[in-house]
Amino acid sequence: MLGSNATALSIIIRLQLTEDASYSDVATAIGEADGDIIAVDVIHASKDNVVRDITVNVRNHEHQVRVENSLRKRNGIKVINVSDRTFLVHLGGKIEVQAKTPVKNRDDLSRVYTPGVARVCEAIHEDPNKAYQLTTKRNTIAVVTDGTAVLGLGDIGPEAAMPVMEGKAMLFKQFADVDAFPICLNTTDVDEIVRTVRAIAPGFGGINLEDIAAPRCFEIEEALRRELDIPVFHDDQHGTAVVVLAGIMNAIKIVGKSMEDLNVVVCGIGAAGVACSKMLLAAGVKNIIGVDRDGIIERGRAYENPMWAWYAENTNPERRQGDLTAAIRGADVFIGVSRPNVLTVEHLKLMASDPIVFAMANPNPEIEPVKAEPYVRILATGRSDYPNQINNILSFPGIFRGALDARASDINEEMKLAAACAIASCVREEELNEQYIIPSVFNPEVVKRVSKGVAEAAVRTGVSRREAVLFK
Ligand SMILES: NC(=O)c1ccc[n+]([C@@H]2O[C@H](COP(=O)([O-])OP(=O)(O)OC[C@H]3O[C@@H](n4cnc5c(N)ncnc54)[C@H](O)[C@@H]3O)[C@@H](O)[C@H]2O)c1
Ligand SMILES: O=C(O)C[C@H](O)C(=O)O
Ligand SMILES: [Mg+2]
Repeated sequence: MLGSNATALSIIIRLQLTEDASYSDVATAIGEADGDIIAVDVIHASKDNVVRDITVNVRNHEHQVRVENSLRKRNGIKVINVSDRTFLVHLGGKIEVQAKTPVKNRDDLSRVYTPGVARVCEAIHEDPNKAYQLTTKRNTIAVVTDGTAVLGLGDIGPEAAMPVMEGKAMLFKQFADVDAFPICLNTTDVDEIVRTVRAIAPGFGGINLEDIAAPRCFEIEEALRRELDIPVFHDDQHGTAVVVLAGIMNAIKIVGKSMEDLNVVVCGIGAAGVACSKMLLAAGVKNIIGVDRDGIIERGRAYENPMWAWYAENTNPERRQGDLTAAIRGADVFIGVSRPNVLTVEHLKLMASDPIVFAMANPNPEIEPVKAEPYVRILATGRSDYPNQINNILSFPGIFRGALDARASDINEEMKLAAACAIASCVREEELNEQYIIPSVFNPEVVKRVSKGVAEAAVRTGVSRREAVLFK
């Protein structure tokens, strides 16, 4: 099994050396800690102090700390900063805006800008639909967050959410050629978020809501879907649910079970948990038990959270009560969209034969894969360093590609179902096995099939405003 600890890290250590220390002290300190120096740069030099960047290969984070400590112990050496390659790729952010045509002279200038641009503005003023032909609207979406449920890190605020939103924008571009802008809002007020997104909507062909905590995410999405004529899609709900359904479709082929007979436990009844449950119910699953931090969502109990009230009426037909242990007894499938380390080996031992476990909390799953593996038939996580990556990255690029191609006004249930079937179909029957239930995110068929399925479903269900898409 792969593990991130096995990966060598290349770190850059910025040091300040006073006259008490020389480069050879640095080399010795790093050598004593078994670090491997790859490159040395001088950043600043004066008579009594030199600043150098030393690039060092280390085995893992613990080894990195050992190298740092060895340097810190030496007289005359001050460690100013340590960056690893992950931090380095984030320097200055991960995306930029590029012009499609150069502006080389006054003639160019008068076309792309004033006075030429004015005629284009007037044309759009006369017919606002022309924004789709004459601006970036047709290929551009906003990735909007309030930073309240960033990965499994929780409410870390809008600035800290930026790296994830930039990452989503990168993936939209690379995988589906969709231009996406990260928009991180400094408010968690439902009405203010709705007002703000409504106000910026004219420039966008779609809105991808991201990492907004439940239950506010449900209200925000519902209001925006009602009010806007462009698709609004909460990725953590539907992007995840689509990939989970695709994974379950393929997993049950391996274990020979049917949707109707599955006993499913969903852990974490937030954005992702509710959407996964709804999609599985729509696909024919009858017995789902939801568990959140206070235990099972009980049928018939009154909940203040309107989504939990809905959940209590539509799941848990056996009326189970108690904690995860009570829920998981006899379960065929565990779907984790909660927090790290909530699932134990003892829980796994209570499951039915051939357990299917999707432990999808990011960045650390509900159970460490190496612990779970001996006790499950099929294991999937949200991470890219293990087999079976169940991550919404498999769905959101293709879903928006298809929706934009169809100039859809919405992303509806049929479009999501088409996306799930398209993802599942990328693994051929003869390829299917326990370690391969879901295609790689790098499989080019995924976006192709998902976008086609989604665009066709948009036309079929009457939400497309561009039927020619079918003849592409
Ligand atoms: N792999 C993927 O594609 C993917 C997609 C979406 C979300 N996720 C992960 O799923 C998790 C939840 O995301 P979300 O957007 O639904 O967040 P959310 O904040 O809307 O929901 C999280 C839910 O988990 C519950 N929870 C917390 N601790 C728990 C515990 N010990 N036991 C049971 N429930 C507990 C919370 O009360 C909340 O209801 C995060 O870790 C996120 O990274 C993964
Ligand atoms: O960002 C991811 O990797 C998946 C998902 O959107 C999450 O919030 O965890
Ligand atoms: Mg997310």
